[in-house]
Amino acid sequence: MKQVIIATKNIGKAREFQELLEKKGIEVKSLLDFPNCPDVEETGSTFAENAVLKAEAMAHYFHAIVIADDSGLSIDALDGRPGVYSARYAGEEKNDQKNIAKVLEELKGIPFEKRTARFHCALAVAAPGRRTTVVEGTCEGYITEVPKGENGFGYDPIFYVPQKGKTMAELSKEEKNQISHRAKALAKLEKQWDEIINDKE
Ligand SMILES: O=c1nc[nH]c2c1ncn2[C@H]1C[C@H](O)[C@@H](COP(=O)(O)OP(=O)(O)OP(=O)(O)O)O1
Ligand SMILES: [Mg+2]
Repeated sequence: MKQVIIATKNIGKAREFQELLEKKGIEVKSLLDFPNCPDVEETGSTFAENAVLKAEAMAHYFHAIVIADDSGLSIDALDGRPGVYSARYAGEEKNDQKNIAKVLEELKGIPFEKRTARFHCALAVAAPGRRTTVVEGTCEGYITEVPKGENGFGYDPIFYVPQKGKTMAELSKEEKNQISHRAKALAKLEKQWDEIINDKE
């Protein structure tokens, strides 16, 4: 089976890539399969910059072609926060519940129609001797007043998807993968699949 390394330590993301790519007959490895691999500091000011940092560091480490995902939630009423700080919004421990609580607290009193937000996903593809490429996908929605749903990860329980009439965490993984920022970005990599999977120019 063809294999691809996704440079993430986030189990929720890794599972989504597994689901999205196994349909294509591709086996997904993540950094959770390589417990000794180094951490990469996300010092960029955009999702794209951070995705490139992670992809290039891990391509160098593995001497292989690697895809990295940098993603997050951007809320209009909060001037785009938590943005690139989404994972560590309520502290370095990266706790989803605390991040959600912080967002809900900051949005207290703001009516539904002003709670517009979007998920962003930047995917970078890197390999030694290869020019790094980046693609992006977004998904539009609203921040709810209370968390709802058990599926997904991260901010999914407070992200309402108008076209589905549910929060992202109430969607099945198949439904999320039809509309998500990650699925949209991944679709844009389709043209590069041959190269990515066969690791050739
Ligand atoms: O589909 C999603 N549904 C809900 N929340 C999401 C989603 N996609 C990203 N998010 C949130 C989770 C985390 O708070 C941040 C990603 O931060 P980000 O740095 O890209 O990932 P991470 O640190 O968890 O793992 P890693 O850097 O190893 O890939 O955005
Ligand atoms: Mg991260």
